[in-house]
This record gives sequence, C-alpha cells and structure tokens, in this order.
Amino acid sequence: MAQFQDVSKQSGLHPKPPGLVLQYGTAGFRTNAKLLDHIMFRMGLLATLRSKKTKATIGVMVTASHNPEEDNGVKLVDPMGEMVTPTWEGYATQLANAEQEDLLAALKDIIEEEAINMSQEADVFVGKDTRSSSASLSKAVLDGVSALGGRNKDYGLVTTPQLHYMVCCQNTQGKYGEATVEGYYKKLCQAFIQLTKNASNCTDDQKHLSVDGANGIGALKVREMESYLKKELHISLFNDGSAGKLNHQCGADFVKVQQNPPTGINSGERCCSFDGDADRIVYYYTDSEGQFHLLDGDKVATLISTFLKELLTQAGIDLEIAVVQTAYANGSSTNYLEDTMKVIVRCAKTGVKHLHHAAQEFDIGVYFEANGHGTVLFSKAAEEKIRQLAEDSIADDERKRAALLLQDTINVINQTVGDAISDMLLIEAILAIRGMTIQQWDAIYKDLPNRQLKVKVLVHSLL
Ligand SMILES: CC(=O)N[C@H]1[C@@H](OP(=O)(O)O)O[C@H](CO)[C@@H](O)[C@@H]1O
Repeated sequence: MAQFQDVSKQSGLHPKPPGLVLQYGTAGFRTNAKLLDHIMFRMGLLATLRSKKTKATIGVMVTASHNPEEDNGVKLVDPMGEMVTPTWEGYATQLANAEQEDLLAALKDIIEEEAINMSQEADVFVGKDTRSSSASLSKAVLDGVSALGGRNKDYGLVTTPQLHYMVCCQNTQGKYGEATVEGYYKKLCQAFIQLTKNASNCTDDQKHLSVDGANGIGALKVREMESYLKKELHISLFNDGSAGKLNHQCGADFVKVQQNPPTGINSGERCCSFDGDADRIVYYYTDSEGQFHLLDGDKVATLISTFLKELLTQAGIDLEIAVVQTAYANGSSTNYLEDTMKVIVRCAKTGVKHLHHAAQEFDIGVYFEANGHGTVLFSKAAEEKIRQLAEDSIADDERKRAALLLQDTINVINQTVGDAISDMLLIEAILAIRGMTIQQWDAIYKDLPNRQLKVKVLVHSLL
C-alpha cells in the first residue's frame, strides 16, 4: 500500500538506534533528547492510528516537563483531552522498541489488533515546549503523521494543558471552548474577572502575585495572557526564559524538593512556581522571620474543595464532592478534609491519569498530587444542575449568587488535565473572594511531620 511505502521511506530518515529500549512511563516517553527522534516519528504514526480508531482528533505534546533542558519527551492526548489509555500506552512501547526492520510489522499488528479502518481520516494536533530540541522533534512527529496520510495542526509553542484543551475543544465541536490560544485566554480570563467582580474586600496589594515561570513555556503564556486579565490580577513574572536555563534552580519541582524559593524571585507576599510545561503549580511565601512556607497540591486541594463545598451549601445543591490524593499527600491534609470538612477522600496511584479517573466517579472531583498537578472535574449532571439554578428566576439572591460563582468556577478551570495557569486563576479568585491572605490559607490546617506517609506508601504499593 502507498501509505506503508511512505512509512518505510520516512522512517529511514528517523532511524532507531539498534538495541535501544524505552518505556512509556507515567506521562509518556522521557529521556535525553538525542535519543528521541525515532520515538517522535513513531508517536506521530501512533497518534494517526489512534485518531483513525477513535474518529477524533488526538494530541501529541513534545515536552519533558520538569526535567532538565537536555531531556525531552512526548505525551499523547486522547479525544476528551485526557491521557491516552493503558492499552495504547502498551502499543506506544511496542512501536517505540521495534527495530528498524520490524517497524512495519509492529504497525500492522496494532492495525489488526484494533481493527483500524485505514481509509478513515485522521487529525493530530501537535504542540511543543521551549526546549531547543523541541523544534526538530516536533517536526519528526509531523513527519510520522503525514507518512500515514494524517492531517495535522501544529500549535507550535503551547503549554501541555493548552494542547489538552485544544483537543477537547475540537472533539466537542467547540462546546468546551474555541480551539485557539486566544479562545483559551478569553474563556479563562472572562470567568476569572466574573468571579472576582464582587470581591469587594480585595485591595490592590492582594491583587499582586509573583510568578516563577521556570524559564519555560508557562512564562511565555502568562505574558500572552496578561492583557486578557484587564489588570484584575497584577503579575510580576520571574524566570521568564530571557536569561536563565529551563527548570534550573527554579520551577515547581525545584521549590517543592528544596523547600526554598527559586533563584531570582523576590519572595514577596504571595508567590507561585510553574514547572517546565506548566501543568503543575505550587505556592509559597517567606514570613517576617525569613521562614519559607510551601503551599503544595494538598493545600491547593483543601482551598478549592472548601470553597466549592461552601458554595454548594449556599446554593442548596446536593452534589457529592470528593478529593483524590496520592500516597504522597500529607496525612494532616487527609485528616482535615475527612474529619473537619467532611469531604470524601480517595487515594489513587501516582500519575494524573489515575487521579483523573478516580475523580470522574463523583459529581465534583477535586484531584491534586502533592507536587502540584491537579484540577477539578464536574460531571455533566453537576454542570447541568448548577446551570439550571443560575438561570432560575425564582431562586433567592444568595442561592443564585452561589450558583453563578459555581458556574464561573467551571469556566475558569481546565478540566482536561492539571493546568498551572487555570489553577492559578482559580486560586487567586478564591483568595480574592474570601479576602484571604496566603498566611491565612496556610493556616487552614497545620502540616504535621509526614509520619503517615511511609505507612500509606507501603499499603499503596501492596494494592
Ligand atoms: C501527566 C502526568 O501523569 N504527570 C506525572 C509526571 O509529572 P510531569 O510533570 O509530567 O513530569 O510525573 C510525576 C512524578 O512521577 C507525576 O506525579 C505526574 O502525575
């Protein structure tokens, strides 16, 4: 077949180093960028097959997230913007490790196994982070897509969550939003402005946030977004990529692991750090005695779930809300959520896909890993209930106001995957609405030395 001739020809331009074996890990392939050209080409092929199989647009993001600049990697995005399914992760590993002469056979195995109709059209969205290797590696993905006759849309430099968002918008025919970066900024920022409109006790000082962009794509995108915020949030951007190296002495992983502010940040009142592809966020501040305080994913989940629970009560809407954590969560956050907030808490395996699926089982699922990956999922039924009340002309003012705030919360959140930018906007809105300082947020519960962690990890590893 002509299609396979193209694959044979093109794959010769992206040869696999003989004997090299790589695994599709927690969030895709990841290693030194020099070893990834053939992987990218092959993931272009696989995404095209996945698109034919699902009859939907698939995403391919070239990034190694919080890893050093020299590394790179690839994440595959399924039709609703979620991570690709485990079966297809297996195919990704098979295809990645087939020796050059076995590539066509490996491809045909997948086609046969999944009964893929090769005459079906295919569409693949491609994005990349700011690494110097990302340009040629994303070109290799595009070569893979065209070798199997797929169409592509190259979004160029975008954050990982932005690419997930585009895929979801495309596959919901625009119902989730417009599949452009402008559409993304407009949707999120309009919801943020709506949310904070009535935050009367918010002073100008409280509107100020220092953002560490990890010298990566998140920094570029925050800059792009600023004009859409209409000065409702004043951002001082540090580590914007103009001087420092990606993820070096900065970014969410550095801050979390070192328990220190990143280089370059003037650790003002309220700071946050993104990681290299902007799908994680952590907050922090330094107190008057020079003591550093980290507010990680556990604290974020508590802030958001408390806010949502109160709004549900005010709105008089009966919806089940749960928080999904991993075994790395601080035990005191779990205790606070269960005992004080009376919120359901579930523990999932590390990796966004596991938390995401666990969160989908509830009307409202708030999921966060301690390292700062997370978002909120609303079921269709929950969204509908909230929408109905927000439009109900006989509801009293307080109930209606709560429903409207819930509706804006739905719009400010990127429900496809953890998103540093959208999480930041939601957190900033909650703090503004409550007139809450970062110190007050930090004091919601007190972190205890994480004595429960070892037990939880042990139990978890036995499951
Ligand atoms: C999308 C995804 O699954 N990301 C994973 C992955 O993070 P990255 O920021 O994508 O490198 O590795 C983390 C550590 O294992 C894990 O906590 C997280 O869930």
